[in-house]
Amino acid sequence: MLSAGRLTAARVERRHVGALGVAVVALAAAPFVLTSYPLSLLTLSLAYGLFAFGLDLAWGRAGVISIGHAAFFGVGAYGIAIAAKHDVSLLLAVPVTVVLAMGVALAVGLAGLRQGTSPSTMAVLTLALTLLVDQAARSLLSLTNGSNGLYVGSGGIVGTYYDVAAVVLGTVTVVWVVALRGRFGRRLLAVRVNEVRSQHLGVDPQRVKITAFVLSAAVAAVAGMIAAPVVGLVAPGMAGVVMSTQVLVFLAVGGRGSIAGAFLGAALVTIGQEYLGAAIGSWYLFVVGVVFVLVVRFAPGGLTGLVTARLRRPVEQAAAQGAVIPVPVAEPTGAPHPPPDRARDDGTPALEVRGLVKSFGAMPVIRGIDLTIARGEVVCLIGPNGAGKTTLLNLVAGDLPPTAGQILVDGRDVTHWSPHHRATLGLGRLFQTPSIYPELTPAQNLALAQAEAHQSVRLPAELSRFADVDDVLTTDLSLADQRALELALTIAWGPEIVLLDEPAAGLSHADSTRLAHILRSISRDLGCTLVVVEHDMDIVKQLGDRVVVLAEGRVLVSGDMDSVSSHDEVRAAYIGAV
Ligand SMILES: Nc1ncnc2c1ncn2[C@@H]1O[C@H](COP(=O)(O)OP(=O)(O)OP(=O)(O)O)[C@@H](O)[C@H]1O
Repeated sequence: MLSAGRLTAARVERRHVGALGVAVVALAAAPFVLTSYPLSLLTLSLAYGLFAFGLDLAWGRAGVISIGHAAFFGVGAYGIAIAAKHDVSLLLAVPVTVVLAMGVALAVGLAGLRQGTSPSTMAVLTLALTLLVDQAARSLLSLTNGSNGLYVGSGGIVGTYYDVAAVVLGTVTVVWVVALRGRFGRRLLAVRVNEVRSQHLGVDPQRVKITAFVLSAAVAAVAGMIAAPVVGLVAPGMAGVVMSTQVLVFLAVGGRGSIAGAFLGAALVTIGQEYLGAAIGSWYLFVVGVVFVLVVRFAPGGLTGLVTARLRRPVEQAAAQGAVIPVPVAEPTGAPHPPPDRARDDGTPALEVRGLVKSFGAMPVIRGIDLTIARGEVVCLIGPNGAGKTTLLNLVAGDLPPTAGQILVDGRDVTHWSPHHRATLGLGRLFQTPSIYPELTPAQNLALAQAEAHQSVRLPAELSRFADVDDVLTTDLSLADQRALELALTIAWGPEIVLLDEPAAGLSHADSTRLAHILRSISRDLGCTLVVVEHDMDIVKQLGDRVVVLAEGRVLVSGDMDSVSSHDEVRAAYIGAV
């Protein structure tokens, strides 16, 4: 029997297909019911809708801000106009123009979406780009005819309408089916909902965002190409900052992250401009500006967001994402993770840090740590508050760059590797505050991790239970269940080494004991190496093969619980302090 969540997903899927069918029928019928003027407005709305859909791939789906997207739209429009002027075949002009737009987007994306760059970098770069393309269109007179622009003939409104509708439907369908419903769409969703969790599951957020930006530029260029004959005159304004702002308004009003939203926003603003603009003149832009501010402030999901919030429960909205998330399975199939194989152990430590130093400004926090952790070992890191335990985990996981020293995972020097690159060696991580995918169900969380799996794992029953929980969102779970889910998706991903930061924090005694039991079974049955930062001494006693005490950024002592707790310096530095 299908679970409630999967039934909801199937229903949402049916609705999507139904909506697509209605759109196709409505588009095909339009020339028979509309006179030529509304039909030309609809044609223009479709072209602008595709432009907004292109922007949505970057802004709505990947969270990449582009405030100069008309640069790509303009490149597309000029590509067609210049080709028409010089009688260049469309078969040549179209791919060359799209590749040019994608090349420019790649250069901008590589510069603006590098790890560590702030989101505003992309805003500044794309703004500069739209100004640059606008200026180039004004200055390159022999190519673009400057401010006067280039005329592009259209073959009559009905013919143009059908051409436009066909290209729009074709482009949207190809992008939807090939990109958004596949692995790329799943990664887009994962990175948008929780970038940090995704990179610790081995997903490269920069690559995903840059790909989305390049794809969005290609779609914007295609939109520019089909807009050129509809508008008739290709002028610098088509690539300029006003056009770039307008498409942001289309999308914000219609609703990001939704195909319908992009087209609805474009249609409302375009048609509104024709009818309302005639009545109130330039005040129309003022009205649009006010609507934009109101939407951003009061309805960040735009009109489609308002409607779906009314029509769908949150879990149904999560199910709507189901198209790009593989169907979760209650009992993951495939070979179980191999148990600890000491014979395989060639003596290479699972983890090694050498002379590790980390300072924040002038303040040293990690002051030269040397630590070796064997394969399959369970090491508990303890120490007083501020000793540097979390910082050490952050350094090992790649979430912080060290000031000096070396980090080796399975014998490989990963000191300068990004978190997602380290994850490819099987390095998994849990956080003090559970890092899961909040807008999705537990089953979808688990499925996302399984889809990116480092290796196939048979989960313990206490963790595999989440594969069936698809009728609530993770935000509705108790803290204990959120922690268990974070552990479940990390283990389902198939790590070799797991870094856990205070996994028992905030849990009741019973939940902590259950957690310790699960962690022990993960170590015993799956052979994972565990590095656990923990304050709860009961957990430490139950769990640790070895206890490492940190104080003031140094290893004070390392050994079994008894020897460590009888150590004078430890008593002074830690046990006396709690
Ligand atoms: N990003 C940062 N910038 C500046 N200082 C930081 C940063 N992160 C940590 N610190 C400082 O580094 C020191 C060690 O912090 P850390 O969180 O590693 O300690 P901890 O041993 O995990 O403590 P706790 O048990 O309270 O979690 C603290 O003094 C903290 O204020």
